[in-house]
Amino acid sequence: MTSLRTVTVQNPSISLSSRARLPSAFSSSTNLRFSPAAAPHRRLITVAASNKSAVLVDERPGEAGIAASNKPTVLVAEKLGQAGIALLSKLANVVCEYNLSPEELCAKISLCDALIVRSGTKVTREVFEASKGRLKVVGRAGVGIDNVDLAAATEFGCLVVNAPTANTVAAAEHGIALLAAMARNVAQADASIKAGKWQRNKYVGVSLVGKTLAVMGFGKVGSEVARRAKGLGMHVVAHDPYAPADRARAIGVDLVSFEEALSTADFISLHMPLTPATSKVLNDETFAKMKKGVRIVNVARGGVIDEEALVRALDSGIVAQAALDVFTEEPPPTDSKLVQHERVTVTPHLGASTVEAQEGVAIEIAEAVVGALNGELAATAVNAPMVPAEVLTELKPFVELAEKLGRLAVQLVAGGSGVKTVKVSYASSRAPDDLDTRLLRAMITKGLIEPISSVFVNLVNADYTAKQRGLRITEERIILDGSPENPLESIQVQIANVESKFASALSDSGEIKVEGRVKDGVPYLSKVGSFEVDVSLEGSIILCRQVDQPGMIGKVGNALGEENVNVSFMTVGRIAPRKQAVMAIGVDEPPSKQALKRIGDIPAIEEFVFLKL
Ligand SMILES: NC(=O)C1=CN([C@@H]2O[C@H](COP(=O)(O)OP(=O)(O)OC[C@H]3O[C@@H](n4cnc5c(N)ncnc54)[C@H](O)[C@@H]3O)[C@@H](O)[C@H]2O)C=CC1
Ligand SMILES: O=C(O)C(=O)COP(=O)(O)O
Repeated sequence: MTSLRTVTVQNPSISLSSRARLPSAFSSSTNLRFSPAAAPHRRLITVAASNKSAVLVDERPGEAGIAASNKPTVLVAEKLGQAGIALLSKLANVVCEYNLSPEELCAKISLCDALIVRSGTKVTREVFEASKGRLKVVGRAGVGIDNVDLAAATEFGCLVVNAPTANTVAAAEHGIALLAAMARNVAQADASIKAGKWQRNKYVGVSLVGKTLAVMGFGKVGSEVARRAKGLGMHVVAHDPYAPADRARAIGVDLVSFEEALSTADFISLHMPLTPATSKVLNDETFAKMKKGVRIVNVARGGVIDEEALVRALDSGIVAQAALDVFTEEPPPTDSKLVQHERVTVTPHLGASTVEAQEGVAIEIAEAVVGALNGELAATAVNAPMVPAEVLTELKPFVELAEKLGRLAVQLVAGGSGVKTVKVSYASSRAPDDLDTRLLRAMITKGLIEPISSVFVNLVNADYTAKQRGLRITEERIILDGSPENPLESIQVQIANVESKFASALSDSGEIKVEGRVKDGVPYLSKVGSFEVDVSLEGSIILCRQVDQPGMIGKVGNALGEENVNVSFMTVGRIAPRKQAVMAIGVDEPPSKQALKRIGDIPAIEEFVFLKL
């Protein structure tokens, strides 16, 4: 006997901008694909029947430089290493066009399935709008994604991937290069000697050994900078609200508060991303808390410093020197006081610009973009929940079931609209934290929304789209005793506060209720309202409520047969013999109005509904 326990999860929230990383075991072998749906050039994450890649079909007319072909088109808008171009070319029509104006980019983007940029291209909301839904993936060939409008990408269901690892060392080495060059006035002395001078007294520097370096942002680059600075004999502290203490301990770095970092540092090196929280984090107020004569290195983003405040801090002597690779506006204005300042050393955003890093980044981003175009969930996705490959493989049939249950449930709503409150119950023997339902929820959302609207829904935009439409989906876990081998026994979708066009789909408490399970890898409908059924979820379904009596199957079968509708299966679920029953009939093609009328005319049929899967 199966015993039931219930755990309710209200308002599940996942951050679509979560940057959680997949375990390295994430492989590209998943069968979850972007497949055609709302429009031929559109792909949704769904389950492909085979492993064949779901390549994109460009059915639009060509434009100069972007030829129409049946390969996906990838626009490479900034210089990318040759190895990356070669990888992309195996799958796609690759168009390299650099230095496009925002208008030119918008003009071309509706012909592109993917766009690859570095930090020099702003991928704005206008770009996503101009793509008219065709752009499915933006690849950022580097780490910082502050030049991509992630909210707009998510709204448009466009996946954003980056290349987070290949330029780490290059950026760290550049940070160390700037640190040493600044301390010893290398750039200024070089310019002076080239101007015919020999100023040995003017360019006396300061030593690094024994000085305190505060690393702000102890992520990949920050920790590599810290490691190298330790090697130079510096005392290194780090500030990072999210960094694990054991990582810092392993390198011999003290994690300290923001205030402590500012007040103790002789040198400050910035390595946090540019976000609303880090924007202008160094400003008049924070400069005032620093040790007089502090030296600052910025290889992160110009926007984390209030540049006007930095000029004031340099002039007042709080900041002795600064070395900057990045600027709020790139390139900075030629008359920028900061750039022209005698005690400021500058480079034109060269942190990632080594031969090695650029080859690595090109391969990393090309692999991510090719994977995304093939419909795989990218390991470096920035705006989609991460689901490891092994979980995807296991959930695959349930993903299909989830979408179909959503589709069935919404088609049972009278008028189709007004769906606001949906409860999903997952019955499983697994522990609650051993079942990742985000993908299932996204697919139920897709099933609920797509049949009644023109929007398309995928894993990227499912939660956003539900929220926009005021659709509240709560999830409930029903924990079964038994073997946790199968991830799920059943999924139940209930829609509350609506009328149904098929009254038998209502549960005793008045919600539309459908339940399904997976048998031999195939999704089945197992319950409608209070009626048990057993219907493979393929093709389309007619549900009829009838008075249980001999001959009904024959009558309905005849009506359909005479209208040339091929029946794939029929099952009957009944409350008791000769009482009410629900017959589920699978049909290969949609029946004509005439065929449906003939079913309705059978006297014992009390109600019926045709549902497309
Ligand atoms: N100049 C260049 O060419 C390059 C610049 N970068 C910049 O460096 C940044 C860091 O790159 P990675 O280390 O690879 O990224 P990462 O994601 O590994 O590390 C960023 C770290 O900053 C921390 N952080 C977030 N908010 C913070 C805050 N308010 N205060 C302190 N720390 C905070 C995070 O917890 C994380 O540990 C990138 O976002 C990018 O903007 C990266 C590569 C090259
Ligand atoms: O990876 C990053 O965040 C960088 O800043 C590197 O930028 P880039 O690709 O060299 O324009």
